[in-house]
Amino acid sequence: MVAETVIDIQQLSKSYSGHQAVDSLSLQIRRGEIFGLLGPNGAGKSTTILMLLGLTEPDSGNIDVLGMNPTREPIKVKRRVGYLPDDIGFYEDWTGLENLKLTARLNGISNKEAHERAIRLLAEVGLKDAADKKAGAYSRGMRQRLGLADVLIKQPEIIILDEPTLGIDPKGIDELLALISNLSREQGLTVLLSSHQLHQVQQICDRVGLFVSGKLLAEGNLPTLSRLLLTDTPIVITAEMDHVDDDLLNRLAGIEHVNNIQIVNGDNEAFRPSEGHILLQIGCSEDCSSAIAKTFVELGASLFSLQRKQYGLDEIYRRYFAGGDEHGSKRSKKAAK
Ligand SMILES: Nc1ncnc2c1ncn2[C@@H]1O[C@H](COP(=O)(O)OP(=O)(O)OP(=O)(O)O)[C@@H](O)[C@H]1O
Repeated sequence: MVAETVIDIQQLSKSYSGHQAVDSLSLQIRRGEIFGLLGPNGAGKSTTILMLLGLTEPDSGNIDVLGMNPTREPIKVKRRVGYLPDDIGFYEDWTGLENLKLTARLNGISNKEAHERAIRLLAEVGLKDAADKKAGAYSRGMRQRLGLADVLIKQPEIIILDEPTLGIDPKGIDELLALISNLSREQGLTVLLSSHQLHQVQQICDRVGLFVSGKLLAEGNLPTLSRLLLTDTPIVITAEMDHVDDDLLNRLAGIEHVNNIQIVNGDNEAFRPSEGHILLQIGCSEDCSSAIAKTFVELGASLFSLQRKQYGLDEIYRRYFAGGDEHGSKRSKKAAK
């Protein structure tokens, strides 16, 4: 069963002094999803978030958040949607527990309930032992955990996190991402995570939207993005051998779905072959590794390894935005034929 749509954005646009910050954005997000808003600085992610929360008004288009219009009903939206900005403010002289209880009370939660929820959440985000420590003495990672607890205390259905891992060390990042992922899985929470950290988004998001210059370039899960953005070669098969000849290259190039073949030089860090070996990088539109393996066997090629590689999000992003990752000599299918 397909989960209900909790955020529905249609043809949303917003400009600042003639500069188009968000341009005809359409996007649907389903309940329980972890959706990544990914894009470089200035791509329009924060502006989109602000419009979702009713904190800034769109020039045109429609937004529906849990059946509400954020521009007309910002308070109602705020009640059911939690927002963690990239640097949340706390009362620095107050303890983590006191800060959480204050947020709870501001959200109309009784004292008793506020205390119980705060204690439970502090434990959930791994701050049980720091509950009575002043927020001003928390590390950046601890502040973000406290921020997460602060967002969750009103029991929202959707949480929006703007660059939640900024300034946290790698271990802290992994822990925070795991926490967000568990919360979503266990409580069916919908999570919108804005980031320009590709591998982080890749680590926990079910789907990703790639933003650039206010436009949503593509959205989907990793295989979908691979198909959309790397239409010619979303799959790369690497073969390590001690020599290649034209006969082999021609036969490989003739296989259906093989779109290009590169003989990789030793200076390619990512695919460096062993000393004395040659690496072939075979770009395919669909997985045709069995036909490739069969060709090697038929020609009696001395093969040391054969690996299938699906592009990761960072490679998709790099290849797409940087305009290619060509290394070594490239042999197009046409040329090889
Ligand atoms: N209040 C504002 N006034 C004028 N221009 C703005 C304002 N807010 C954003 N912009 C511009 O709109 C564009 C989109 O900015 P936005 O902050 O939404 O991007 P972003 O993807 O969130 O980037 P970042 O990760 O750096 O926050 C940028 O060119 C930015 O300079």
